[in-house]
Amino acid sequence: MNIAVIGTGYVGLVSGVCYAELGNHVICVDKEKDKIRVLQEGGIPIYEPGLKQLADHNRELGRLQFTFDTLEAVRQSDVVIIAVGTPPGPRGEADLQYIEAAAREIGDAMNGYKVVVVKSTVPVGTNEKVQQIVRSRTDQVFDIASVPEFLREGSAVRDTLYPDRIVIGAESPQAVELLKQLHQSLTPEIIVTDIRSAEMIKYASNAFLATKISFINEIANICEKVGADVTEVATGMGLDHRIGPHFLQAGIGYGGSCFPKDTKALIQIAGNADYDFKLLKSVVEVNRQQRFGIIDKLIATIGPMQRMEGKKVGVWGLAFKPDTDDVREAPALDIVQTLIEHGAIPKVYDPVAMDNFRSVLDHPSIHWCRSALEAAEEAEAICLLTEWKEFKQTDFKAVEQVMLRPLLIDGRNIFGPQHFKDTQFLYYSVGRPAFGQGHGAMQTLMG
Ligand SMILES: NC(=O)C1=CN([C@@H]2O[C@H](COP(=O)(O)OP(=O)(O)OC[C@H]3O[C@@H](n4cnc5c(N)ncnc54)[C@H](O)[C@@H]3O)[C@@H](O)[C@H]2O)C=CC1
Ligand SMILES: O=C(O)[C@H]1O[C@H](OP(=O)(O)OP(=O)(O)OC[C@H]2O[C@@H](n3ccc(=O)[nH]c3=O)[C@H](O)[C@@H]2O)[C@H](O)[C@@H](O)[C@@H]1O
Repeated sequence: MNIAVIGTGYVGLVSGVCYAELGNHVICVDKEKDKIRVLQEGGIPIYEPGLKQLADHNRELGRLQFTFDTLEAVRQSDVVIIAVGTPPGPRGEADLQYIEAAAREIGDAMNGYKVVVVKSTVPVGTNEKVQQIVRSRTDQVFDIASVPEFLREGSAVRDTLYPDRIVIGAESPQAVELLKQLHQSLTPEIIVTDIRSAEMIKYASNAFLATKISFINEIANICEKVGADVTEVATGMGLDHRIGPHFLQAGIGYGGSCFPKDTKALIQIAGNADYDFKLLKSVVEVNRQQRFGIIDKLIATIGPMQRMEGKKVGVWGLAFKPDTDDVREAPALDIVQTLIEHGAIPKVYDPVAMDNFRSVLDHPSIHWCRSALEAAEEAEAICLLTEWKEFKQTDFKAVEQVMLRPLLIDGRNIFGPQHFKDTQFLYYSVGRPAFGQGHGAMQTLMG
């Protein structure tokens, strides 16, 4: 099949590469000329494990091309996939300007029957808008379909090639047939539904996953107060098949380009339909607060924030999750900002997200470190904010030697007592008992 992907961001690039891997001829389009130039020269503008190898393989086979010429890409295609951004507007609603612009460009380029697929996450009714825009600019016959994307950053290639399900929202049998054919080798779980339900499946899925995270984070907060261990609680809950083990990792809350944006957008969608989505509003509020638990623990151990002036705090991990360089809505942004506001000196280190972080939050107080050990040097505490694999292999005896005070506040619950054997470390995590010398300091926090 000939496929044009409009928007070569995260989703457009990963799905374009994967559609090529399935044997299709794919042309990825983007407005950002620098991005397209990097891709044309064989580079990959995002950090995503496995993506470069797969892209190189398909480039070599001539099945994958990159251009900023929408007209030509659309003309050569049977299926046109819209994968442009839908960022939050001022009230949290999805900003559809890029979707509408893409629809206009597709309408102007139509030269025969095509299926126009919306892969971006869009509010219910948007596909119909896209249909109207395209129809207003061409007499050619076309169909519209919603095929939402469920990939996760950091495991995007695997998620795309081995999805749990494919959702196809379409009315026309011809479009359904074409899209089933396109996805049939990926999974037998292909759900065909109406367009509005497909649009809602995407938001409901993200909102539910976000709810699971905020739920377990509240359980973790209670565990801290009553002396239980949230990882044990999550294991015990997760073995119930009706609950399942996934997305029950307590920590400093969710970040990223989608959960924060999509939960707020669904609250708006509900509000526009005169429905007050109380549960989801609480999920968002719990998540907003959760990251500051790290700061509360710093205060409980080091002392009030006014005593942070001039003190060095190591920050391990800046990305919103491991295996990505994405820092959009990363809890690290608020935590580092709060440290700066209180006069502390954040010594930050992330294996891949340093440049992206610096482009969003650059401040003379921040020390940019080249290793986890360097970030620990002369620090009063280390805050672990992203569970990168390299942090899991830390030699805490070596770290203890360089710190002013051996204190670790783990925002992702990745360590246990065995990691700190023969050290003086004080260790605090989220929803688990603290341990180490003198953790009585924590009693005030735990109530
Ligand atoms: N990032 C993720 O992990 C996931 C994102 N999504 C959804 O997919 C959509 C895209 O997300 P991302 O890929 O993260 O966005 P992004 O912001 O990384 O990329 C969007 C790209 O579209 C380009 N663009 C905008 N208008 C264009 C036009 N008219 N023609 C050509 N290119 C144009 C931009 O230059 C940009 O490169 C969003 O709706 C998002 O919610 C869905 C699942 C996963
Ligand atoms: O619509 C989207 O963009 C995507 O959003 C999420 O994917 P992503 O944001 O890439 O990453 P996740 O693995 O879901 O993690 C999101 C955040 O939740 C946090 N998280 C996740 C799981 C958990 O148990 N606890 C937890 O705090 C992570 O640290 C991270 O900050 C969804 O998992 C994807 O299915 C969806 O396609």
